[in-house]
Amino acid sequence: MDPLLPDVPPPRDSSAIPVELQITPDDFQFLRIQQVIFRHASDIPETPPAAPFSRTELIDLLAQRTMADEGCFLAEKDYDLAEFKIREYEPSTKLLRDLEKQTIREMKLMTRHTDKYVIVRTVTDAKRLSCVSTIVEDEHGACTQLQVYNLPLNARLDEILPRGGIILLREPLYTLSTTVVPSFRVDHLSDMDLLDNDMCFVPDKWRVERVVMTPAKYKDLGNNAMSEGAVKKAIKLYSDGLTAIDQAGDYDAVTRGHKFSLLRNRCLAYLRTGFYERALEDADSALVMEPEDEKALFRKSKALYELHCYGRCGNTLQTMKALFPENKAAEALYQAARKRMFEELRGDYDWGKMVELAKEDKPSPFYDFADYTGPVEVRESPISGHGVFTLEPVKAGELLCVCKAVVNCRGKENGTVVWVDTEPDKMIVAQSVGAHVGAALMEKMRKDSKTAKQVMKLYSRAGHDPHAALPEDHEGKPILNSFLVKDIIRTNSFSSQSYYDEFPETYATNVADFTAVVEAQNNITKAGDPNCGLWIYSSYFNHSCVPNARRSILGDMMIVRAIYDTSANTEMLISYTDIKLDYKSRQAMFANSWGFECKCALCTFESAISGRPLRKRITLMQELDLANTRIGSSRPARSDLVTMAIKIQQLEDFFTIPSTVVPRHYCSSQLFALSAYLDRINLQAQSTIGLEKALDSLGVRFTRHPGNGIEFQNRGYLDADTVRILARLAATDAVGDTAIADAWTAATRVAYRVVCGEDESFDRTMGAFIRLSRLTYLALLEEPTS
Ligand SMILES: C[S@@+](CC[C@H](N)C(=O)[O-])C[C@H]1O[C@@H](n2cnc3c(N)ncnc32)[C@H](O)[C@@H]1O
Repeated sequence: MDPLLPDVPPPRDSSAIPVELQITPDDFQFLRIQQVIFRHASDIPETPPAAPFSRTELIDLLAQRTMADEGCFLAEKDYDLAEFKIREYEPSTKLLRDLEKQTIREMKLMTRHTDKYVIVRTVTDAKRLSCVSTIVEDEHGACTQLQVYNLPLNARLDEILPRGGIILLREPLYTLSTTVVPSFRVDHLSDMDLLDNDMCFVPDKWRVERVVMTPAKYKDLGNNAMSEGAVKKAIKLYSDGLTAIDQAGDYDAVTRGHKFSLLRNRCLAYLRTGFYERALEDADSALVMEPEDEKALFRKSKALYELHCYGRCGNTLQTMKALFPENKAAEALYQAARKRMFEELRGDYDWGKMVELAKEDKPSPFYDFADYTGPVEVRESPISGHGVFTLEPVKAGELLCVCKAVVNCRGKENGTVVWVDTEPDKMIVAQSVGAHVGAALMEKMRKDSKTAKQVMKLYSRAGHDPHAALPEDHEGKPILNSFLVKDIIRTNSFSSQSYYDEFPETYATNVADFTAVVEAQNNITKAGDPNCGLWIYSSYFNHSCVPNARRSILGDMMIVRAIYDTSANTEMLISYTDIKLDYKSRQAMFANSWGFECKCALCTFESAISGRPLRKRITLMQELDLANTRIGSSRPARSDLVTMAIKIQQLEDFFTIPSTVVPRHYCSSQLFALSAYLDRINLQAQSTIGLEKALDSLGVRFTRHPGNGIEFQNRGYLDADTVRILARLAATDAVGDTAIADAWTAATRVAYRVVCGEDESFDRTMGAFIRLSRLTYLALLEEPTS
């Protein structure tokens, strides 16, 4: 997960990578207990302690427990979640009839009770700390704790674990909690069911008589529940009504009418809870009975829209518009579906709107945009597993894909997590963002089987079979292995900010000294918590430190564009990390977080430099960094600049590969700085040469045609540095030759599009900055030199 301390703003688009923590001696003691619990199971008695906690003690312990007790305060920082690595286990997939009933007294500690089930009743309200805990009893009065992991933050605990609720636990894991209380531990939510208290296998002493009601009564009670916002309860009542009708067999016209209403109303309830596939099924069943019903048609369209089936949604709405031309909601949804189809088919987005939403840091539902896949497809990759390949030649800046996040947790929903891996001889304690992404994703997957299947096809370090069929529970919901889903997230998630201002200097009013402007941007605090999310299509891109594609984030949307003009059948590679990090740091990150060694052209080149040449290279870089610090905002001496130029050239000489193949980012940034210093001492012609050389280091090759613009033989590597260099040339090069200035501006726009994901904002940001810089530059040229 993310390499960020919680109080450090994240670099844009950094993938989620954990950072190891320095823990205090107290923390260490706490973690030793976990080590005993999770790894040295043989040290723990097999049965609960001789004097197990009484019901009152269990209730008191839970009431008093804090987040810190559960490990959420480590290394003097508070976390939203503590995850202790435990031995992974599979979710139960067996039928209940194949399992044997057991009681709490029969439970063995540190044991998964395969082929068994228990039925318990909660005796307290559920409490959420690092996980959700409650105290339960069995029919014989024995008490213990129940801990449920991976419940999403928005879960209604009073509906999932209500006080007095009867719970069935399949193949339960009985273990010690992090606070050393004997507990049932549920990691896979399908291992736990809340039972109706009139079900046949509820213990006699808890079972109540089934109350048989009329379909009309079920419907009325369901409608009441809906109006009180108890949607889950409403779904249950509508479903019971439908079951009662089906069990009664033949029905008359009145009952038929009730069946229709129950289906149509349950469809609405499913829409409200995000079970869109089920909503669609109910709408379709209702429409078989009444093909021209206005509400059923609209609900079907809504379900199709939410399932991103925009074509079918549009068709249903066309039928509806013909039947009910006055229905304004249908017209609005039809127009929205049309827009989504254009986005899906042509990549035709309202980028301005996307930028505005992202700047306002709107939550997920506001990003109502479709996915787009450009001239690329997923194929087997010679690098690793699958990758994304071009189907035809693509141009630099061309859109490869736009993906909406499956989940994208923001702020508190995202949260920081401390990961503790208490292996016997090592203790890894790491922190990152994305505490609740796993739970949010699993909730989405349980509701939407298409998403569940797409996620399970992604790569995991566990090496699961992506083609294996996903098992389903008795309600048809997918059975998810929470450990595997979290592994998939760790390998494929990205962290970002909703909006990240790449070029804050464009808001500067004084653009005379361009190094000062560039430096000013470093002082602008990038506000906002990092987000952490999962995007399906983007997850198929493999990594390179010399990427030919780049991702950007606008709110919930991930945009990937080509960096270079690229031929057909080329694998498009993005960078998983900051490619300006040194070789060793990059490789350590790849090894720890993704489990691979990068063998791209840059890594191959850098891995070959060692010994004296490596030391010389590092010394040169350190000397150049020092020179920059010394010059700062002062007027540099010419001799200093000559020395700088020589050192940059010496660094360039290390490269045996042309910059068109491996861009020289460090050299380019030094040349950019040098050119600014030359500008500062009024050596404008030399400054322009510096900018040209800075471009050359990024692989840009061009020829000027005075009066006719610029011919680019190679557009080079396009990133934020390229944008800045091109923008400076657009403002200062070939004064009076508008064709050349316009060509530089057009090239800046392409690079800006790659970096920001869009260029609709260009004219009012970087474009305006170029125009202002040009005016300032002309004014400076006209000033008599002192
Ligand atoms: C986000 S997935 C990329 C898609 C993946 N190749 C697939 O088959 O779905 C990340 C994983 O791909 C592999 N990978 C990505 N870039 C790689 C590279 N340059 N060299 C080796 N393996 C790489 C690693 O196993 C990494 O954990």
